[in-house]
Amino acid sequence: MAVYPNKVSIFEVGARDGLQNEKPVTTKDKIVLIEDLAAAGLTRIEAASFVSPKWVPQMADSADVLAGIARHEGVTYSALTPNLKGLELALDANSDEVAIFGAASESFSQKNINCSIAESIERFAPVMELAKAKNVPVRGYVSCTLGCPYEGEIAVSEVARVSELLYKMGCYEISLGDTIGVGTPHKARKMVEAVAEVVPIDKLALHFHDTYGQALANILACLDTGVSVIDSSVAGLGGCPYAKGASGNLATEDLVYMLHGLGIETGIDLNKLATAGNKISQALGRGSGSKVARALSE
Ligand SMILES: CC(C)(COP(=O)([O-])OP(=O)([O-])OC[C@H]1O[C@@H](n2cnc3c(N)ncnc32)[C@H](O)[C@@H]1OP(=O)([O-])[O-])[C@@H](O)C(=O)NCCC(=O)NCCSC(=O)C[C@@](C)(O)CC(=O)[O-]
Repeated sequence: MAVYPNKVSIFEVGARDGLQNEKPVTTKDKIVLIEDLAAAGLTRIEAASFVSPKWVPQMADSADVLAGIARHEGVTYSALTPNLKGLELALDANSDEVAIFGAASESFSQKNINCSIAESIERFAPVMELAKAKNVPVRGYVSCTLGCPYEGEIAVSEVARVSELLYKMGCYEISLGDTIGVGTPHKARKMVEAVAEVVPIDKLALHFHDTYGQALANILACLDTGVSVIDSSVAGLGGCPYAKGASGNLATEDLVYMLHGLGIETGIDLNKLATAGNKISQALGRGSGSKVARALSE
């Protein structure tokens, strides 16, 4: 019988990973969403992204979003920072923590951040240095851990190599992204086990998109490896602008429903969460991408 953790920490990415790939919503809509998420019990909220506004216009108001939210005690508000410029903007905006993002695929790295994997590591070095000097924790993302939109299969050894590099640079946690949601349970588990040989399992997070409807199954397949941090996106918002066809992350509501059903604590109020997801979906002019939220609304 599988042994699952008693508690899972959910890292909510809807306001960033989600909204970066939806039609634009107002800054006010984003602020309301982030405050609703905190009120629902989320304590780790990715709220902003300091990337080029030419590349991702949906995130251009990130500083205003961070300035506009009423910060809840005990909640960490984080931001993506691909380079030193991004980190400086994130520090000015009082991000509690930041994230660098690399890839296990050369082609995806080029398309997403306009440089090779090796160049990205060079670019991240001064980010790590300044963040350390300012005492700001840095999370590391690795994209394409279960497949790449340009290269197809990605070797797990490459996923492990890039994860280890980011971890050794000082990232406190490595989030393993199935960017285009192509993974299946055994493959996902093998990938996590391979990375866990070089990065401690309690420093890993799962970040699975739900394009092929496999995200919950993949998470369940990995949950007894010792991993206990999972990224998800309220209402299943989003996708990835540099991965055609990628749908959003797994919906947080669906994840919470499964975890609670397994007797795993999350600290999240599912009804409040679903309400938050329904509200932002309305602002987007569509229904929630969460099956659980839809079922609860009936
Ligand atoms: C990384 C760069 C900036 C390189 O882009 P570049 O063109 O190579 O950079 P550059 O240094 O030559 O600068 C070009 C212009 O961008 C500006 N610039 C430069 N840096 C910044 C910054 N930080 N903030 C604001 N502006 C910036 C810079 O000032 C300049 O402005 P210009 O002189 O042309 O007016 C670009 O490729 C970029 O912004 N990419 C963003 C890609 C992105 O956001 N992708 C989505 C997030 S990753 C993701 O979703 C996956 C993840 C994390 O969720 C995990 C998963 O699911 O796999």
